[in-house]
Amino acid sequence: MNPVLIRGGRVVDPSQRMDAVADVLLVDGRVARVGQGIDAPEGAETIDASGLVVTPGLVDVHVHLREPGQEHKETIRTGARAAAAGGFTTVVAMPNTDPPIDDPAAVGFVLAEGMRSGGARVFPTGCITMRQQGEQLTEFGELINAGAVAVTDDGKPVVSGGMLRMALEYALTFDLPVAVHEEDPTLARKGTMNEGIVASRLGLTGIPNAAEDVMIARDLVLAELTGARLHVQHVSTRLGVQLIREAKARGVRVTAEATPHHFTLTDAAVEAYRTDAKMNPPLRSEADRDAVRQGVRDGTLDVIATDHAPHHYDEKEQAFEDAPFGIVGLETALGLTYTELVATGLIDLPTMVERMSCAPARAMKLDGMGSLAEGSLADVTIMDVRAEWTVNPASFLSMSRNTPFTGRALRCRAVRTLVGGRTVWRETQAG
Ligand SMILES: NC(=O)N[C@@H](CC(=O)O)C(=O)O
Ligand SMILES: [Zn+2]
Ligand SMILES: [Zn+2]
Repeated sequence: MNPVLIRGGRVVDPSQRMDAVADVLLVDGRVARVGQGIDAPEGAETIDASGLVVTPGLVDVHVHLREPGQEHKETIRTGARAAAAGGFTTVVAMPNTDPPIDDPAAVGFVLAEGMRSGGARVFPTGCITMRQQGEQLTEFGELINAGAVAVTDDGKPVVSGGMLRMALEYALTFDLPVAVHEEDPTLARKGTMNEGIVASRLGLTGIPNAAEDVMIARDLVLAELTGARLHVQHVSTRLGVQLIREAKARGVRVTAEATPHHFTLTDAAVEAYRTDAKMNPPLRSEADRDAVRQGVRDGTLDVIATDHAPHHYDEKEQAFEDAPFGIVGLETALGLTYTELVATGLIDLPTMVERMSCAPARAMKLDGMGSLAEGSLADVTIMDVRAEWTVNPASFLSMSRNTPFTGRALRCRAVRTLVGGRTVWRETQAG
């Protein structure tokens, strides 16, 4: 593979506290040098990045790739390519497939398919409990040896506190992150949207904030008790953010996600029974949305993750109560984050890169990712922060189109994505 020289871009790399116009030289799949006026080595491909922003490749630690079992929604290949189109060089795949990823062979399958995808790198996770049934722990050591970077029962909570305590203690022996979907099913009942005035008007059963809050509180206590690494997924509530903030202040080892939809929308988006605004946890109140934004700003929510949850058109066409939870996110996350948080002045560009690349790589202990320091993997996102575009699901590389952001005007998009020094996505003139 020829060396690649990315010339004259604004290099934003919070891992080195760097924000300056510079060149980036990639050799043999690694970052060889970052600096001013680097000469192109023999045979190098040169990319003109003047006027563009060059960052360590974006990392999404929460995506659903649906393979095996639901390949009509997404495959590992299409998901990894959609990720690359969204500027992501690495994604972490959730194990709630059919069957769930709960043994080393299944983990190995996801890893191998990811390597063949020609898109973003794909790192598997394994279930916390066999078949995600909450009764028997999986073999964490074997899952790790097969390539799992974390364990999670995402899609479902770990209902038993005793079971999660055991999982955390077991995970601690490997320093393995345990990612949790926070929902008390006895409080969420059969709810389909946020509990509140919109749900009352629509006649839909609500999911109260408390369903999430009590589980976040419980799991922070258990993380403190065990000393294990807890990763709280898709935080949507005001109190949830506050509990995590306080736990971090006490020194609990916790990382936490904010999704673009939870910091952008409220449950008002569900009006008219729009199933493309149905997800779990649900869109909540303005106070909750604002708290999620503040959490991203102050780093309580250190990771922005999409929870990319593709579903087929026919399934989302059902009555609101029957439609599945979840929306796609890989191809809108960068634009939404820039438009909602950076363009509004809430956070600056380096903080965006920190939350979308450096921090997620650290949370999942992804070596060589989330940084352009010399010797890091040559995973690079080149973005045009001035680009103005409109969300058009028909142009998604994802197999699914279930997004509440259709027609939304956004700023900033990835124009080129490199993984290991190889261009895996490039915006064409026509696109
Ligand atoms: N977020 C969702 O609404 N849906 C996810 C499951 C999950 O992340 O809990 C899915 O797998 O479809
Ligand atoms: Zn979840
Ligand atoms: Zn999820």
